[in-house]
Amino acid sequence: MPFQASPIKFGTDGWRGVIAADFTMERVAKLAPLCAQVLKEDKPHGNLMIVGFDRRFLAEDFALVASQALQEYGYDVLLADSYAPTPAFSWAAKEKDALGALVLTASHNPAQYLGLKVKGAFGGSVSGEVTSKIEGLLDHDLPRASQVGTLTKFDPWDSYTKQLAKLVDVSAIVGAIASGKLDLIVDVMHGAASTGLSRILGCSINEINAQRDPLFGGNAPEPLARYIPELFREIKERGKTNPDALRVGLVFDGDCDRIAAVDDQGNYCSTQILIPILIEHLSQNKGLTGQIVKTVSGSDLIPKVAKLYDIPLSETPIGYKYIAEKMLTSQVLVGGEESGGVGYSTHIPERDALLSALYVLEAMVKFGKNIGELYGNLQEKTDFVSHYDRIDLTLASMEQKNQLQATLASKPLEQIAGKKVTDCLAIDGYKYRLEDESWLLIRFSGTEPLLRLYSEGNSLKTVHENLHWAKQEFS
Ligand SMILES: O=P(O)(O)OC[C@H]1O[C@H](O)[C@H](O)[C@@H](O)[C@@H]1O
Repeated sequence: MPFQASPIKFGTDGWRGVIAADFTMERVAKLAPLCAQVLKEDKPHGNLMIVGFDRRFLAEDFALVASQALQEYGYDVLLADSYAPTPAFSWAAKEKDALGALVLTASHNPAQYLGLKVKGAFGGSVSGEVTSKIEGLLDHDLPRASQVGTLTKFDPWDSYTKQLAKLVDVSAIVGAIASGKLDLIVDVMHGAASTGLSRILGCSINEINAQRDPLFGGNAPEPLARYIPELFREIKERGKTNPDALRVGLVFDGDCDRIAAVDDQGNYCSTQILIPILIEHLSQNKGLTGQIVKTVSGSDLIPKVAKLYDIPLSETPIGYKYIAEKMLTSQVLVGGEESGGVGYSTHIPERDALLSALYVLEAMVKFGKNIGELYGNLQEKTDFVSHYDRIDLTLASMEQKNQLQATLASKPLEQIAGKKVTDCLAIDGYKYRLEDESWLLIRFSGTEPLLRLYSEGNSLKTVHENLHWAKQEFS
């Protein structure tokens, strides 16, 4: 069969496609003005669009094509003069009072992908309603403007880094680094986080994988344990030379909206571990208020810590846009996802990995403790032991996906790994609670052809039994 590009479809965040096959200059030129047209419905008098990009192959060239297409249709464009984190462009959309921002990035996807994220004037991901409207316009030809818009370059880091610096105690963090009390190493995964922390803190920061590499060293720029061997190695080595310092390794995804960490003992800490610590720090040390918003895959420790500090909590499907919706109508202390995205009402309704990094560092300095110890203390205070893991299964075909979907919908599971199912929540995938108080979530990815299996329990053995069972059952 001759080659056919996949149709343009917006997923969990933006449209993603394989470069040259699906993601082409022609399609980006077509799509950019359609996005602006739909964004303009909410801001009829506006005319300004922000265009940004990450460090992927040809990302800046695609950004120029998008900008020129916007100009043709009469929009004025502020085009970034360098790569920057996606949240910097969300911030720019809000701060510069634009219609919104288009960001050329495929986030954490492998190297062959590029994508287009659409951010609204409020400074966050647009809703599914907006992306459906954009998709609905794909067959329409828009009338060209009588007057071409302007194109101006701007520095996407400047106002963004100044804003983040206002939200934390920069001098306490810098003082701890300068005196050797805090040992920090950052893995930027060849992505858009590079130089971010040093710009905000105004001091030099040890970065690994800092050079641009559009192949991401052969891996996906996703902050998962299996992709960060150098960070584990570095943390171990540094522990030998300065054992008494507080120590942490931070890692960011390709467009710097996701974070994870490695603690002083070399343990991988996903946001399942960081979110409870952030809740404690922001509410107890900084006296900030607001509800907690978690997605269905979030750790049970999150509601336990919320209860400990008498903070209200709500739960959403996976996808930061659902958390952002809550942030638009209520004060949110921490809104976070298992996959690394965490945001705060102190800033914009968007996950922001650099702000999360700053809050983690501030928590360590203010408590004077390492992440592992802070996490252990929270488990003690809530009398709850949590172990967590996730595996992703590659789906062979659309057919396999449809079959699995039909099986899961028609035959609710009664037993998992020999244990009775006590409850099933189906707000996004199927989350089964089991008689031993562990849970297993079975869910199809909205961004990649993957079946994700998530599990939490009171021992790693239980978690792996659940995951192993599901893997056997659904491979
Ligand atoms: O649907 P998945 O592949 O699991 O991806 C889930 C993630 O997709 C995008 O990156 C969204 O912006 C995130 O908010 C979400 O967590």
